[in-house]
Amino acid sequence: MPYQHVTVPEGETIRFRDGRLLVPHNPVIPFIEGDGTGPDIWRAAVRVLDAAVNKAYAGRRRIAWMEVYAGEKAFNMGLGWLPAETLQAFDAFRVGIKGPLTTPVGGGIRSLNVALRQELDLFVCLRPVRYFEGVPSPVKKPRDVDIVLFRENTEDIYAGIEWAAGSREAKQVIDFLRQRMHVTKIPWPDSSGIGIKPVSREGSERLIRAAIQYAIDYKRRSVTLVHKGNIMKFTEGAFKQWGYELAAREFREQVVTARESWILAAGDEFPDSDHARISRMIDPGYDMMTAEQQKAVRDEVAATLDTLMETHGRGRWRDKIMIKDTIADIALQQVLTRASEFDVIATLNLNGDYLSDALAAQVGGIGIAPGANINYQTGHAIFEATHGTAPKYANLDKVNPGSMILSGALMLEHLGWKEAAGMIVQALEKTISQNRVTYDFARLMDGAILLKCSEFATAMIENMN
Ligand SMILES: NC(=O)C1=CN([C@@H]2O[C@H](COP(=O)(O)OP(=O)(O)OC[C@H]3O[C@@H](n4cnc5c(N)ncnc54)[C@H](OP(=O)(O)O)[C@@H]3O)[C@@H](O)[C@H]2O)C=CC1
Ligand SMILES: O=C(O)CCC(=O)C(=O)O
Ligand SMILES: [Mg+2]
Repeated sequence: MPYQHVTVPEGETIRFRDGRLLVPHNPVIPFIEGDGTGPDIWRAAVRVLDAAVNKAYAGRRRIAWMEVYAGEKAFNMGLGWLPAETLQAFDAFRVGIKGPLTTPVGGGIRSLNVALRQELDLFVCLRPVRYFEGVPSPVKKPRDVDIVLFRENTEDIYAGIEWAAGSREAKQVIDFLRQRMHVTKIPWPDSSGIGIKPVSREGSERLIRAAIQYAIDYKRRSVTLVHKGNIMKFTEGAFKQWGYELAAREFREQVVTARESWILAAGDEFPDSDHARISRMIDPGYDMMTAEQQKAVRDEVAATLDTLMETHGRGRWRDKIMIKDTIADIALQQVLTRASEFDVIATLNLNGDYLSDALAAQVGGIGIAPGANINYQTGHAIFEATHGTAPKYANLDKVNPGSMILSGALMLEHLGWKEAAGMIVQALEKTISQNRVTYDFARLMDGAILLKCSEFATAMIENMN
């Protein structure tokens, strides 16, 4: 289908074969400028990306940018909020980038950002959070933060299945729950809005599989499943359970779970111990358990020693990727107080949204937090900053373009253009080390040289070598 409002530039299409992207020297890459501060940061970022690609490959590679429309710009052009041809372009050209888009609170349109992820089935929201030298941080050990967040991107409460209090639909669902499902715990049925949280085995598994594969590919130490499974047993609790099962089923050689590691460590240290003794060591409440529960723990110990001693015993479990889990509320504290214990995190949509902004604060804030939405099965990806439109700063040429620029660097990495990506990270660190920063960093630093958004991009380009 030809495009009506999009001009396709001269360039070639990125393709995907046998699980790999085939990237030409002049790929066409669709971009959405974004709302609010989107145009400011996009203008700055695109200069940095072009400069890095040009410099890294001496002009032999070049991105053919193709503007596609969404949000306020599309609406003002009379195209609606998310034109079909925008989705078509991201689908056809496979890899794209976007600025933030506004979502009204409490009514109006649903999130276009979420819609793009769902429509294109970009099931991983990848948000790496690491410290860059010189960045002001509110914590004592920001260097301990090197966490790669895998956030499920297509289900959970973000599926948008909700009805307003007092609506006919909310009433129907509440009546169904009370009359047919015998639910008694809706204290104010007449004034309750209703939201539904779907979490599937398939959706959880593909996210967790991608996180573990990433940990293997990038030689990371652990994958932590963050969930609120103590309260939401059949959604968040199931996510955890499916994660452990998947790890053992598909990655047995490469992983060890936290519990297995305790059993193997005990088995290594006390090879002649009986299973009850090891059970007491790994489960301090063992003596208070029922006979049936005790037997289950002893069986687990026996099975782990039987099946894993050969491959994972005698300390070999230490070289495996540790699969562990943490409940979401304490995870939010521990990423602050014990950041070095977290490496790759896999979590559901809402937890991941909260965690990514909280983590960003430790390494300088949301102005420098990149992200990507990826379908690893098809190679489709849209890169975007973690932050939103920051509308109060729109058109002031003020905000930090760092998140957008680093999202672009992530995109270059995804394309395999690692030299250009590396050049961007190095230029960012050099610029910050010269105390040349935008307002968000300047207000936390002594002796900062305050730069506008566009000036920060120019400084980065000067610092590229
Ligand atoms: N993926 C997306 O497109 C996203 C879109 N949104 C949407 O954005 C809109 C605004 O959301 P809001 O909750 O205000 O969150 P924002 O992330 O837009 O802004 C919150 C605050 O974060 C700081 N900030 C944001 N971007 C930057 C930057 N580039 N440089 C420096 N500081 C920055 C500013 O802090 P300070 O005031 O301290 O200077 C700003 O006031 C909403 O409609 C929301 O739905 C939100 C998140 C993601
Ligand atoms: O879509 C939105 O408006 C907000 C999304 C968001 O906060 C996020 O993806 O981090
Ligand atoms: Mg968010």
